[in-house]
Amino acid sequence: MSHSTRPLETETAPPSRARGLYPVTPDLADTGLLLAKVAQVLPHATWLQYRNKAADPRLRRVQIEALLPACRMHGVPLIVNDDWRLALDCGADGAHLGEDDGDVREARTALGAAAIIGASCYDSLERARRATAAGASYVAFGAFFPTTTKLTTRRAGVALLRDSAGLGVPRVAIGGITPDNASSLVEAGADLLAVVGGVFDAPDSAAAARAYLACFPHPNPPPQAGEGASRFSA
Ligand SMILES: Cc1ncc(COP(=O)(O)OP(=O)(O)O)c(N)n1
Ligand SMILES: Cc1nc(C(=O)O)sc1CCOP(=O)(O)O
Ligand SMILES: [Mg+2]
Repeated sequence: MSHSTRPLETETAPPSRARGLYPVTPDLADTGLLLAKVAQVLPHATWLQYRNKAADPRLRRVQIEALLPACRMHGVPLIVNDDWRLALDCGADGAHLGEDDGDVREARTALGAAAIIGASCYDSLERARRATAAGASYVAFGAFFPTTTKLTTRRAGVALLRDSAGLGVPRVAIGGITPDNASSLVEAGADLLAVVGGVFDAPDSAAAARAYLACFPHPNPPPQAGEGASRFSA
């Protein structure tokens, strides 16, 4: 049986205090394979984003409905990329919106106060301020490093993470993040690391997920009396 290695405070914490690993799914047509890969990382994930840029609307719905029970079992919120209406229809926990994906305020009104709504802010602190004011639960900056997962045109730097400390919502870093370069982002203030390839292309996705979590200082408190040490070990 696998044990959660998530930073403990995220297991019950509201989105405003979330931190840890935020895996983002790869473009897989095979729903069984997607589920098998996701199952490896859920014990280590704070949130999961369903992102499949190659799927049609029908397959997206099928895949979200397949992922939801697994996410529920692990207590991991499922956030749908691009489409807050699909998230609402499927009963997912939130939506991630980029610059072409609609209005954060409208999504908040439709999904309600408890939904996790993320906004892509690329390299822009001003965009992050506007998204937060419109009701975003978190903001995402990127791409921090070169990536082959997506054609990116903007590059974020660690100064943006430092400068955005006062926003009052978690800051997600994305783009080419590996266990080797992640520490610099966490040290600069990234609360969550959003990762596609570094997790899902790894030969052992669970081990890769643990390697990301090791970049967070004090990821878990020491074991309490009567609790197995393995629950807390990365
Ligand atoms: C956590 C997170 N950050 C950024 C993105 C990118 O969103 P967007 O710019 O809309 O690009 P696509 O992912 O839709 O290609 C994201 N999905 N998740
Ligand atoms: C989906 C996405 N958005 C980005 C942004 O900069 O907004 S970079 C990116 C791809 C992230 O994949 P990987 O972890 O494999 O680099
Ligand atoms: Mg998008």
